Amino acid sequence: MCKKAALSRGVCAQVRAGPVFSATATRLTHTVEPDAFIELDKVSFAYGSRRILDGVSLRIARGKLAAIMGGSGSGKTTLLRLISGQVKPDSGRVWVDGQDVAKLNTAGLYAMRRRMGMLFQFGALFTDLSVQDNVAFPLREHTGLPDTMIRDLVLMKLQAVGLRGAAGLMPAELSGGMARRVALARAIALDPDLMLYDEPFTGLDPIALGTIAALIKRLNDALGATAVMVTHDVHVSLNVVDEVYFVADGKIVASGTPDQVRHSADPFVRQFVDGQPDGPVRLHYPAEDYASQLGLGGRHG
Ligand SMILES: Nc1ncnc2c1ncn2[C@@H]1O[C@H](COP(=O)(O)OP(=O)(O)OP(=O)(O)O)[C@@H](O)[C@H]1O
Repeated sequence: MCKKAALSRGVCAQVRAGPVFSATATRLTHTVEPDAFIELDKVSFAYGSRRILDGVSLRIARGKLAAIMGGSGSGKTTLLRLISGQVKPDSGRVWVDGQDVAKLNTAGLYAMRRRMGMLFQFGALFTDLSVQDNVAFPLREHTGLPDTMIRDLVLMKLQAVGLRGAAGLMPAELSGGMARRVALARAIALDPDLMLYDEPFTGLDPIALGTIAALIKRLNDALGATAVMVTHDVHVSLNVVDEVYFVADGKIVASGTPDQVRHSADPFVRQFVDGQPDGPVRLHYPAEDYASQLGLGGRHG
C-alpha cells in the first residue's frame, strides 16, 4: 500500500517491492516509543582526534520534518552522515526505523538507502542527462520497471514540483530554482520513507527559496516521510518544519517546535532567530592563542 497521497498511486507498490528494510534484516529490540523513526542515543563522533559530536541524543517521530541548525562546522552534516550510515558513531547508537544503522551490512545499508531520498546543496544534477533522465535515474537503478512505467512516474514527480513541461530540458537550461526542484523530484522518485536535506535553500533567491520550502513541506506530507533538514534559513524553515534541534559544541543545546523557538529566551536560539553575529556561537574555528602564534609572547596588543 502506498503512503498517503500516492504521488505515484497504482504503481508505487511495484516500485517499492523488494527487501527494503526487510523483515529478514536484523531488527534489534529497542525500547523506543513506537512512533520514533530516527533516534540517536548518546552519539559521539570524531574525525581523527577532532571530536565533533559529544553525546548527542535526539528522537524524530515518524512523519515529522525536523530541522537541524547550528554554527558552521558544528557537525550538522555529520549528523546526516550518521543517519544515512556513511559514518559510524564512536559510541552511542543511531536507529532508523528500529534498525541500528552501524550494524547493517552492505546489503542492509543499500536497502536502507533505497528508502532514503537525499537533497544536497545545489542539487547536483547529472549535467549530461536531461531533466527526465535525471529523475528517471534512481528508478532505473533501483527498480526493474519497464520504460513506459518509468516515464509515467517521472512525469508524476515532475508534475509534483511543477516542472512537467521542462522534462526535455538539459540542466544547463534551468534556473537555479528549477534545478533544485528537479533535484527534489529525483530525490522523491522512489517514494522515500526518509528524506535528508542538506542546506536545500543555498544560493536561491527569496521566491525560489519559498517555493522549495513549500514544496518540501507539501511533498513530505504527501509521502508521509520522516525528514531531517540541515539549514541556516531560520525563518523559512520555521514555517515548514515540525521541530528544530540546535547543535553547538558537539551537543544538542536546544530543541522545540517552531513556536517554542520563536519565543525562546535561550541565547543560542536567539542568536539564530535574530541573526546576531555575536553570541554563544563563535565565528572563529578553534585556534591556538593568537598572540603567541604571532610570536608576541604574552602580550596581546
Ligand atoms: N571527512 C572529514 N574529515 C575531517 N574533518 C571533517 C570531515 N568532514 C567534516 N569535517 C570537519 O568536521 C566539522 C563538522 O563538519 P560538518 O560538515 O558536519 O559541519 P556543519 O555543521 O555541517 O558545517 P556547515 O554549516 O559549515 O556546512 C567541521 O569542522 C569540518 O571541518
